[in-house]
Amino acid sequence: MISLRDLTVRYGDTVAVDGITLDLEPNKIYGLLGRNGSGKTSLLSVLASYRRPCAGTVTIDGVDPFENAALMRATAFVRDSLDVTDQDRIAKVLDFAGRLRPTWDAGYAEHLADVFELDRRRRVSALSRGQRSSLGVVLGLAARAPLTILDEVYLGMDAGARAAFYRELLADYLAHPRTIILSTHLIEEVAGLFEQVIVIDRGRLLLHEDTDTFRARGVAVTGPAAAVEAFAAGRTVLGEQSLGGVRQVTLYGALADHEAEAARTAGLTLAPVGVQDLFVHLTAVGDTARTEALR
Ligand SMILES: Nc1ncnc2c1ncn2[C@@H]1O[C@H](COP(=O)(O)OP(=O)(O)OP(=O)(O)O)[C@@H](O)[C@H]1O
Repeated sequence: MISLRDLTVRYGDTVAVDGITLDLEPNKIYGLLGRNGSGKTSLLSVLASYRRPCAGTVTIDGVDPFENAALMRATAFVRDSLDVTDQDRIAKVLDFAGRLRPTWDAGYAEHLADVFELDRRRRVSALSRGQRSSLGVVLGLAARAPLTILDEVYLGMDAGARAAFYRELLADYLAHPRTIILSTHLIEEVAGLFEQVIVIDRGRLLLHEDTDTFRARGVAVTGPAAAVEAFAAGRTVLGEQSLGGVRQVTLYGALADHEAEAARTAGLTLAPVGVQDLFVHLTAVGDTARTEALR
């Protein structure tokens, strides 16, 4: 179990992580969602022992991971900068990763390098943006680390490479369950992988729950304008749009069975809201009042 208690990260006057308390059960895939600058990388850096919190604690199975060699070896943190030597060839980078990590699977690393068509003779400095990201995915997945943190690893990867990444991640996770935290802005693409969703906003925890529970927070109601408005009255409306006489509102809050039945009887259509749409609504740009109300 990973436990964060009142975790705070500051850079001078900037509060990047603002007193987050969170428990992560082992062997699940977590989606960490937050708008730009919301504190995701800062939070993940502390989790991976790359940075000490300014206040609060992190423990992994009751132990502080900071400068704990065994726990650090058991954590793979892949981020934009990759933390490899640019002049090294891919073969050397993979070899080095294997020496560092007891759980490294060299055969799987070779398989992944083939999947992403990485030429082991190329130097890291010669890789394109997408190829660098693919190398990050190889390092992150072949590490088979009990705690695997992938912080926006897809940057520059084309749609085919990203699809291969999601496929490989899911297959390897099913064969070798471990705790995986994915931070991403391509939410809808990856949402199918998340078992739990963590949303942070301006450094604070907005919510942490099962993805199914999260999805049930929103419902899109479509139908004749008057009927939709009558149904939406008194509920929290996250968004609305109209086309001719047809109106659609996105409502916040799960509907009870009898409410859903009443909506259908009134000629309304109910549809789930995508994780990304819900996230966008919940963390609406410039709408501090809304996110505060949801805390
Ligand atoms: N090294 C640093 N020095 C000063 N401020 C920093 C530093 N790193 C991050 N910040 C600030 O801390 C806040 C959180 O940044 P962080 O990178 O953790 O957010 P993020 O959610 O990962 O953002 P993004 O989605 O844009 O990558 C931002 O206001 C950012 O400007």
